[in-house]
Amino acid sequence: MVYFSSNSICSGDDQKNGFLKDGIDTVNYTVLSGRLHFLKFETTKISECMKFISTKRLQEYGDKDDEASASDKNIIKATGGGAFKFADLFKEKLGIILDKVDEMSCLVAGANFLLKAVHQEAFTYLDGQKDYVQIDHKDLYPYLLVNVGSGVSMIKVDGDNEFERVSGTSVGGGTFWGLGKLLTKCQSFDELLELSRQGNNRVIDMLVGDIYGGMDYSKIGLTSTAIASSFGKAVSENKELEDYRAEDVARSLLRMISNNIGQIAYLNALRFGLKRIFFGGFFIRGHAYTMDTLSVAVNFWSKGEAKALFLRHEGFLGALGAFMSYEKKGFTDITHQFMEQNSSVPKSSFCSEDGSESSTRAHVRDNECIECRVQVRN
Ligand SMILES: Nc1ncnc2c1ncn2[C@@H]1O[C@H](COP(=O)(O)OP(=O)(O)O)[C@@H](O)[C@H]1O
Ligand SMILES: CC(C)(COP(=O)(O)O)[C@@H](O)C(=O)NCCC(=O)O
Repeated sequence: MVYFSSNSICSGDDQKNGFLKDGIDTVNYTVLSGRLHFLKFETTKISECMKFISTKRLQEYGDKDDEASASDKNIIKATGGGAFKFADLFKEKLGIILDKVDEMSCLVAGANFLLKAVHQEAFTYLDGQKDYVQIDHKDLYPYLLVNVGSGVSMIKVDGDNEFERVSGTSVGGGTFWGLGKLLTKCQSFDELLELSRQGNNRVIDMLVGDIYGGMDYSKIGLTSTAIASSFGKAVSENKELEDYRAEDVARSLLRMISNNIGQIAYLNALRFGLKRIFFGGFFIRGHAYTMDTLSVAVNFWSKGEAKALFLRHEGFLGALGAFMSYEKKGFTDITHQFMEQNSSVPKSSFCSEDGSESSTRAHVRDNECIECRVQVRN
């Protein structure tokens, strides 16, 4: 969920700054300064999401449809499968109409916005080293956006609204969570992630060295510690699932799925000559091992030609893109002005709900927000 809360209003007449794209020289506007909030709710806990909306009375600040009946007045933009699955629930419980916006369009709009407007959004992560990457707006396109949610979409992005979903795979975040649950009896994703942090994939994965007597297979560029076969050791060892540590299973599973995604992403980047691959989606969660595995996979297969990059607001691309799609209701100015306004801001400060500044960490904490200013044409 993404929502904006304004904390002050200042107005002014701006005659000539050519700020608005539609070419009107003179424009009177109101600038709202406030915060863009980012919150996540698991699908299984959609009731908590609705309770939050109701408590904050956010449904009263959606778009209004004057022609609609009283109960249908509040229109909230929504994207992804949930916009279809929960449409009736939101209408019945909160009187909200979910205005469905295409998921791929939202992912791209959200990624483009963050990469242009937010300071220290993108970063590389390899061998435990996180380095923020400054994106030159003039050199942003083209890139490959890999969104790892339940499944994986791979989108070639050529411009603000120019993109093509070029590939995908059903081996994604839901695979890690689903298989992880079955194999380790974990009851939450965070528990599974914590397990994977502590595990050793070499207990279960068959390594090149296990096959080549501890030697590298250097002729084809494989070291002895490279994985030859994920979960391959379980074939020859006379052990049952219970004989393996859940941590090691979780680690091997995470490695296998992340490696696979990294390799398919690289192959699509190669196919279109793309040098930058931005990974989004909540599967990543800023998890060091996941990011390192994706980075190693892209680096290894591209021989250093392509680069894996990550986003601080990785899981909010779709929701942010939906937020920005209020254009049909005359909110284009807010979005574009916000983008231009914000892009001129050297740095967006990240704040927690109580307004305290937070350091820019690798992953957005729940309800972390971005101080921002948006401009509304009166
Ligand atoms: N707290 C969590 N609960 C469940 N899944 C989570 C959680 N945090 C991260 N994940 C991972 O994120 C995936 C869903 O990612 P998300 O970007 O929300 O995609 P979707 O569009 O499919 O909802 C899950 O399949 C799981 O791998
Ligand atoms: C269908 C989806 C776009 C839905 O997005 P999600 O909710 O997984 O983020 C995604 O799950 C996906 O692209 N799955 C892979 C389909 C394929 O094999 O290309």
